[in-house]
Order: sequence, then C-alpha cells, then structure tokens
Amino acid sequence: MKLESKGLTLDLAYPQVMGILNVTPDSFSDGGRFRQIDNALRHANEMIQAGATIIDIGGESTRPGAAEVPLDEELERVIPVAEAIAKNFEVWVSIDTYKPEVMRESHRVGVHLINDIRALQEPGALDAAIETGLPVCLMHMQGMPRTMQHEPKYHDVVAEVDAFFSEHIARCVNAGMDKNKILLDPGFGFGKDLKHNYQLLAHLSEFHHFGLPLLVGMSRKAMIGQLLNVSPDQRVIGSVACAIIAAMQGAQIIRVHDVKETAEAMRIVEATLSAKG
Ligand SMILES: Nc1nc2[nH]c(SCC(=O)O)nc2c(=O)[nH]1
Repeated sequence: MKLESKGLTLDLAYPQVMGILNVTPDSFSDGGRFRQIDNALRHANEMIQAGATIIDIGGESTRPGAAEVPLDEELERVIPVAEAIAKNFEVWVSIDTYKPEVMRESHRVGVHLINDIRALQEPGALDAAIETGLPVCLMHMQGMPRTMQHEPKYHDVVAEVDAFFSEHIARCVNAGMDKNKILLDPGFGFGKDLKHNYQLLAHLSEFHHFGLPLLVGMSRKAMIGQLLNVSPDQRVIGSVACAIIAAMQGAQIIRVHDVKETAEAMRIVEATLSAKG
C-alpha cells in the first residue's frame, strides 16, 4: 500500500513514524517551546534525522479541556512553520487542524496531508479537503475536546468506531473524494476511558477491512499515564510499547513525540513481520 502527495510517496508496507510538532503555547509535552520557526525547524530536523517520515504540525492543543484557538491565531502559528519545513526538507508535512481555511492555506504552502481530529465535520471542511486533493486522516472522537472525557460511554467501542468509519468514508466518497485518499484513526484518548482505549488497541487489526491506512496516536497519552502513574515526559517506554502493539497489527502510521525510540522499535517490528513471510 502506498500513499502519494505532491510528488512524495509513502511506502505503507512498513510502519511510518509521524513526528509531532506542537506550535501551541500550552502543548502538554513540548511545553510550548517550539513556537518560533527556528526552533520548529530544529525540532523537525531532529525528528527527520531520527527517522520520522512525516511531521505533524498542530496549532491548537486538543488536550481534554483545552480551549479553541481563533482562526487567525492558528494560521499565524502553523502556516509559517509548515511552509518553512516543506521548503527545507524532503519530508511529508501534515497539518493537524479541523478548520477549512487552515487546510486550504496549508495546501497552498506545500502541506501533503490533512490530519483532522473532527473527521471533516466542521462546516466547509469536507469541501476544502476535496478542493485541495490532499490525503486526509479521519479520526474518531466522541464529543468535543473540552468535554469529551466527561464519562465517555459506548455499548461496544470497537463496533461504534467501525460504524463511524463506514459513515464518514461514505460521506466523503459521496461528496467526491477519492476513497484512496482516506486514512483512518480510532482517536485514542478522544472521548474514551482507559478500558475503551485498550479495547481499541487490542482489536486494532479489525479496522483493516476498509483497505485503508490506519494512523494511531497514543504517544504520552493518559492511557499510558493512568497505568504507569508517571508524568508525560516519563511515558516513552509505554508509548513505544503501544506503538509496537499497533504496528504488529499492521498500523501503517504511528504518531509520536519520541521519534528515535519509536523508529528503532519499528525496525524490530519490520524484521519480525517480514520474517512471518
Ligand atoms: N490523527 C491524530 N491526530 C491527533 N492529534 C492529537 S493531539 C493530542 C495528543 O497528541 O495527545 N492526537 C491525535 C491522534 O491520536 N490522532
């Protein structure tokens, strides 16, 4: 399975590491220090050297309870950084946004992938994504970041996320999007409690029936912190464990903060999966 965008190809036969670049003042793991372009470029370069093949740029923190960021503030944060990375490195650049104007402007400055935690449900987002022609990651979320962790409830979280994927793939394809431009993400931590997150991880391989790339993001999240009782910067081993479990089930893109550790683990996964024949 391969993904193409703007002359770049991503070989999804092997798990690809997506490095997280938060350009938010309140991002819980980067401490908001990567707001300046030079810091962002330095961090992006470190992640690329460590094995990231995608850099995911986010201008709005989506931690549970986080406030929304006005459009002009988000544009000011992410567009200069996206443009600089796309210009300076031969790497996939993805934009973590749900705003249609940010999607369009990101495309204009060279972004390769749209990563939308709201699965193109904001007004105008689906049209904007189709207009850009970019691949899009549709992520499942129950509720909204501000309130999503207030007692999330499911009858069967795996079945409900699967139904969500079916519904939104159909919505996108019916609107004119090429199905092969869609990626799927169960949205770990987005309206899920500890049990829900591990049910999704345990059954992750079941989502391959759509024939679309699976993207997962568990890095430093509460599903690790609640088990190990450690702060976000002490969750590297837990994050790598989650990445291995997902990649061994065929997840194609792993979104992480700790690129070097994850990339090394993915080489072990690749050696093991290819030895399966
Ligand atoms: N596709 C995708 N995008 C994301 N953006 C964030 S922001 C919160 C954090 O990094 O803790 N999480 C995810 C995720 O899980 N999947």
